[in-house]
Amino acid sequence: MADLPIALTCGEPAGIGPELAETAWQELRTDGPEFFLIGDANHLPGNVPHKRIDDPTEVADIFPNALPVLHQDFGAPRRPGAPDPIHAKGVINAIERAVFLAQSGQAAGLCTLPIHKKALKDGAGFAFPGHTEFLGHLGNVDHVVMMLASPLLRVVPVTIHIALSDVPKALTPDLLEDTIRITHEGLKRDFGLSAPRLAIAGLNPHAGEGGVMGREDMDLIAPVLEKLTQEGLNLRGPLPADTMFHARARESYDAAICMYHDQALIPIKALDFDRGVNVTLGLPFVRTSPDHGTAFDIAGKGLANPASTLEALRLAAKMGAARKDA
Ligand SMILES: NC(=O)c1ccc[n+]([C@@H]2O[C@H](COP(=O)([O-])OP(=O)(O)OC[C@H]3O[C@@H](n4cnc5c(N)ncnc54)[C@H](O)[C@@H]3O)[C@@H](O)[C@H]2O)c1
Ligand SMILES: N[C@H](C(=O)O)[C@H](O)COP(=O)(O)O
Repeated sequence: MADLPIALTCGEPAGIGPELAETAWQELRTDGPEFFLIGDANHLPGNVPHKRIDDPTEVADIFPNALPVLHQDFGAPRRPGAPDPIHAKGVINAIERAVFLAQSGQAAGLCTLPIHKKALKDGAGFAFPGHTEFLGHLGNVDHVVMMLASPLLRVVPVTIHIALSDVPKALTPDLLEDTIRITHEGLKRDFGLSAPRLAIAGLNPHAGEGGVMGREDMDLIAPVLEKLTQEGLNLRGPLPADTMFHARARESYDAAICMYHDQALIPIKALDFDRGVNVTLGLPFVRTSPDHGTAFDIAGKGLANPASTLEALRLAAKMGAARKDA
């Protein structure tokens, strides 16, 4: 059976999503992976041929010649750089439809173009801080894990979209343990690593330096690592975060588990912004995304680099194929 196409959700219409859908199709039309956009063809800049579809089964015939579009209504035109809360329901609905298509075996998985969380909250009372948490809800999963992956580095934030001041109290042994287990399983299942090596960052400067600069490293992180190491997981830490991302250090692990959003995302976006892919681990379906946001400052100007979106589509196809064969 031929591989199923990937559902690409349009994300925030005022951002660079629509133009990325077009450039991604131009790049992939001959060699794939095949995908279809869930969005409004009227929001496309109009530089490439596109064709409306009713069903993902039509994608294979259309893809070499036109970008297939499964229509999503947004109720208003797009103004690049100016998010409109009126689009919020359409943005959310596109994600819900992609999940349905992946879960019902009509799509290999989903690749999501960036959303603007505030517009979704203002326009539709969106109660989730990002795709990751929303997809966990749609997939009926209590705990999902955000991983950003590039050929140079993989990182996982244990706490995700919360204020920095809330991190210490959100960081619990259970959360850390679950995150490590889900990451370990995800690297085996989706990245083909039979015995993943994980490096775990401390929370505090110098990983607390023996309690002189904070105690979470020794009181909370170390005991969890000890327990999981005894079970046979290959873990190292808590490590001082400032010295675990240089080139030689990165050779010693397959993924870095970090305690908060920016501890994880700054190193990967600094090292490899163009090739980073955001993957959600622990879901019953495949989800990837480019690592960047809506880039309102360049939306509609033809400046958006499609590399991360291309990597995200390729990784979704690879993960979908691996899960099909498992
Ligand atoms: N997956 C997602 O849905 C996702 C991911 C990250 C950020 N966001 C959202 O995006 C919005 C803007 O976030 P931000 O400004 O922090 O980050 P951003 O990634 O949108 O932009 C940061 C800088 O990088 C540039 N840039 C981003 N993508 C680019 C590309 N493909 N090609 C060329 N230049 C690119 C932008 O022009 C900007 O100068 C926020 O609402 C944020 O929540 C969404
Ligand atoms: N935290 C992500 C980043 O900064 O790249 C981003 O906000 C995307 O998160 P979701 O995939 O949960 O929307």
